[in-house]
Amino acid sequence: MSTQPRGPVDSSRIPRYAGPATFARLPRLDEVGSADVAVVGVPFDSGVSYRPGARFGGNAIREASRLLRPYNPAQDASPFALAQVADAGDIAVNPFNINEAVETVEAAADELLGAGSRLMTLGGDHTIALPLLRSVAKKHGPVALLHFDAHLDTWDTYFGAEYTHGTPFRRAVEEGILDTEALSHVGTRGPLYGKQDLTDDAKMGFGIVTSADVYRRGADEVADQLRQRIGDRPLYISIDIDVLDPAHAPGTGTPEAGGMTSRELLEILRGLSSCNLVSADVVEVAPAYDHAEITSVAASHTAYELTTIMSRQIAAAKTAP
Ligand SMILES: N=C(N)NCCCC(=O)O
Ligand SMILES: [Zn+2]
Ligand SMILES: [Zn+2]
Repeated sequence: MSTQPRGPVDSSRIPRYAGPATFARLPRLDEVGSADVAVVGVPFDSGVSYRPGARFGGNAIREASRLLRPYNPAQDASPFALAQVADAGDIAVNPFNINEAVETVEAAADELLGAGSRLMTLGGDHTIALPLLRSVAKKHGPVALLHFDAHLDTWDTYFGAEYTHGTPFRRAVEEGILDTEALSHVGTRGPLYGKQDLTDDAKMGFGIVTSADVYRRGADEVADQLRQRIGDRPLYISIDIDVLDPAHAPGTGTPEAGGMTSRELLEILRGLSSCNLVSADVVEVAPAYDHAEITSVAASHTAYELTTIMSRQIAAAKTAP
């Protein structure tokens, strides 16, 4: 893009609580025409196994993101000046037909990626990671996956259903859209259905950094290890906000005690700033269970770090010889 990116509304001139919410007070996609990073909401939670409500997650994150500021000191970057980041609104998905919803998300992602954007998706439940990965793999081939979650989400089916929030990554492995040399779960914890869950997961190629590992080894060491595993592969990061402890993210559908702090999550992401992040999602924010926007603030900062990584990559690619 030859012109300067259009950035967020200036919160020192127009109060940050005024006007309709877009992510980080950025322009809408239709206001700028095209975007290097498209922030898109997926109001869908028909794939959940416990508490519903993540369909409201995207808009709660947008509301909480009013407080973000344009310079990110942790990555020494102004993400919205380095690249055009815009809010593409919501994908209108069928709440009564999961298969159709999955197809709709894939088609919408195809359109945005086809127009040259990287995606920063605000969920929605974790079901939506599958169609997003399908779309990303069409563009980049099988991608490395970094999956932050309390849960494995590699279970086979629930009630006979293939597309649920507990099964997207098994489907993705079956479909060959992931680079099985570089698959990691981070932050897992809590009871499973059986030990076989772990055996199956390892067979699919996943490495695991548990929540307790993060606590014991620290964010820097974990980020170093992940970076080495990922190398320069195209990377997709999927963040289920329940990776955070319920103290840091009470507003989610399947909370598990003993989770990471938001500081640990943000620090690990900052440690991945040199990775070729092609798209990302933040899912499972269920505002009805939230208090004082604790969860949606954490999610908005998480999406901000992810957006910063993408913007830095885009700017670096533009200036490369
Ligand atoms: N993806 C999320 N958040 N949860 C999966 C939970 C699967 C279960 O109910 O056993
Ligand atoms: Zn989860
Ligand atoms: Zn999940």
